[in-house]
Amino acid sequence: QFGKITQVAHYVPEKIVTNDDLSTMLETSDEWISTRTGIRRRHIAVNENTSDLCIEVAKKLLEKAEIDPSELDFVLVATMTPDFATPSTASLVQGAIGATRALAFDISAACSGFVYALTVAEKFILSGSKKGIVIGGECLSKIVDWQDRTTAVLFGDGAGGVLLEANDTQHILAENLRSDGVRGRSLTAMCIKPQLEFSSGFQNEPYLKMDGRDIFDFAVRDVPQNILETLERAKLSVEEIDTFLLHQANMRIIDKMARKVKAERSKFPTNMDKYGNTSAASIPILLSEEVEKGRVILGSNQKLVLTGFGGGLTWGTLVVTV
Ligand SMILES: O=C(O)C1CCN(c2ccc(-c3cc(CO)ccc3Cl)cn2)CC1
Repeated sequence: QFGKITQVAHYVPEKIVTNDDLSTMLETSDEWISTRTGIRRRHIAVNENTSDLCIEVAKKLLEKAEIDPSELDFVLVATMTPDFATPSTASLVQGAIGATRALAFDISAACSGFVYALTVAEKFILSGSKKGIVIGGECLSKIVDWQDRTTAVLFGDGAGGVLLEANDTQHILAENLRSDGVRGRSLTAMCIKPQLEFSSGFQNEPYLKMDGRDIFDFAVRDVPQNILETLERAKLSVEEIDTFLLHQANMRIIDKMARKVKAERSKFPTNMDKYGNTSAASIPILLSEEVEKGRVILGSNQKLVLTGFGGGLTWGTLVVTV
């Protein structure tokens, strides 16, 4: 059997930080941030960690699907900001919701994490599992250097996820996941280096660091081609896709990608204005909002493209019918 998305949910922390709020603590402005990125505000966790955001999503999925947690075979969390290296954030979610039968582990693929995790999740269904949850969740605010205006203005916290269930019909029509570790150091976070000879000297670099130019150019150059290749694998034309759900990193990148794949711009919903870049959470939050707005209808057989791109470097596209 194949994996089918049967429920969606998202959760963002309550506190909203606007561009104007940031301009009181950084040499930046609402004008610069909104024109260069499309971001106007972001949600920032206060006394909540990544597992807390993911637990809220998991609870919403169980509630909306009216299923008991013991029915779940797996809990996967895509995150680059786990609460701990161990226990995994997925394991914390599994314990908190009482999914006593579920295996649980995190997937580290930065902003491609959700499409990577969805693909991995389906492997469990293809080999006999029946039901599980796949969540993208981040508290990027805990690793952002709030003195660095080139990155501090870009990121936000949040989580989104789906319930994936076994179905006799194929719903993930094509996958195309890529990685290029040669360029990996263009976006780094939570660097833990070996201690020098038994010194307690702090070798670690917790902050997210990014070569914005490198990543921007990578996104515009490599991702459109990945989308077109995946559509070929699915034997679908661009026109047959109802909605393109791309990682919400930057408005200008979305504009460029729509032009490069020659698809109508109106098929590329965006919400980075409200949430900033939430890395692995951005695609599931966007999907959940599109369902909430009735623009994506579960069970309608609509064709979606889900595309992530970012740290690793990683990038990847799934063509999915819902
Ligand atoms: O000067 C300008 O206009 C700047 C130029 C640099 N910008 C960038 C650069 C890279 C990203 C980015 C980040 C990730 C990490 O999740 C993934 C994917 C992308 Cl494309 C976002 N913004 C902001 C505006």
